[in-house]
Amino acid sequence: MLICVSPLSYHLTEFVSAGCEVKDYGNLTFEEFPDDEPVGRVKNARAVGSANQRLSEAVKAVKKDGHTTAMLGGDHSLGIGSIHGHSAAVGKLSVVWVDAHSDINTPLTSSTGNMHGQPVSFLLHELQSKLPALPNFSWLKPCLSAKDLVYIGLRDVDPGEHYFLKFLGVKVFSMTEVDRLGIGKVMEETCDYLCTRGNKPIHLSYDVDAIDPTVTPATGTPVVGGLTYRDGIYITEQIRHTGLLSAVDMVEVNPLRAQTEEGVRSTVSTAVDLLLGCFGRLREG
Ligand SMILES: N[C@](CCCC[B-](O)(O)O)(CCN1CCCCC1)C(=O)O
Ligand SMILES: [Mn+2]
Ligand SMILES: [Mn+2]
Ligand SMILES: [Mn+2]
Repeated sequence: MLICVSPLSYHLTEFVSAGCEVKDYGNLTFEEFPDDEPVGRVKNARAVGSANQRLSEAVKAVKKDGHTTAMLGGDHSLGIGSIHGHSAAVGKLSVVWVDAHSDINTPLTSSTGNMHGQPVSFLLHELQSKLPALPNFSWLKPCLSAKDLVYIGLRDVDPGEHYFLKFLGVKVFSMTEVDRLGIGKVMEETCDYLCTRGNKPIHLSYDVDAIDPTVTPATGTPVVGGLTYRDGIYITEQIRHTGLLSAVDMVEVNPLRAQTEEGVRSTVSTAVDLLLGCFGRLREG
């Protein structure tokens, strides 16, 4: 199911030829907020809150149809509505957040005010007391426990985020752990951990900037020292293999941020390949 307009949605045929039963629920239209003045330091709060409420309703409806949902973005702030709607349909879930960044700033710890660096804080039960009221966010209720969250690929974490990750005991495989253990062991430990947490439905929220920017340069906040293409694909194959994958976000693809056409091509094709790995394409054939 495709919700958010993205260059990726022009690659639907690749999913069909890979044997996926694809149902395109079309593009959501979002209300415009021309005077969306910052609230404190938070930028575009009204637009992000309103869009994510629409997204949450759409994801809940599609999950009720029994589909695995795929959100193609677009900004990682869509994780708010995507995960909220998923949880509204299936109840408790686990989240595997693959990203160079932990996106767990609150409006009070964010130094940029950009909401793509904050989605996780809005979803966690444990951080509710840290969130100020924002316009168009009154619909949002926390739906994720910190112990049901696993990060892979972190390498650019802000001080406030680092405090939350440590204080809440969130499971983190940063690029240091990827280098030390290798992606095979990281995924083994990730799946074992999710098993100890009761094998809940998995929401995979995949930020293409987790992959090294030599492979996915067309993205908003590239950070050197990322996952190889192969590591990135292996993650999707192993999550698929659990049989628990219930929703996937593929986000932060932004053709406007690449310097060359080849950079756009490489980023989009990598994102498509990651999604195909989520939906069963195997490199062995
Ligand atoms: N943590 C950042 C980046 C968020 C990236 C969002 B994602 O993962 O969806 O792409 C960066 C803050 N950073 C602080 C130091 C100066 C540079 C920016 C933020 O803006 O909060
Ligand atoms: Mn973004
Ligand atoms: Mn992100
Ligand atoms: Mn990121």
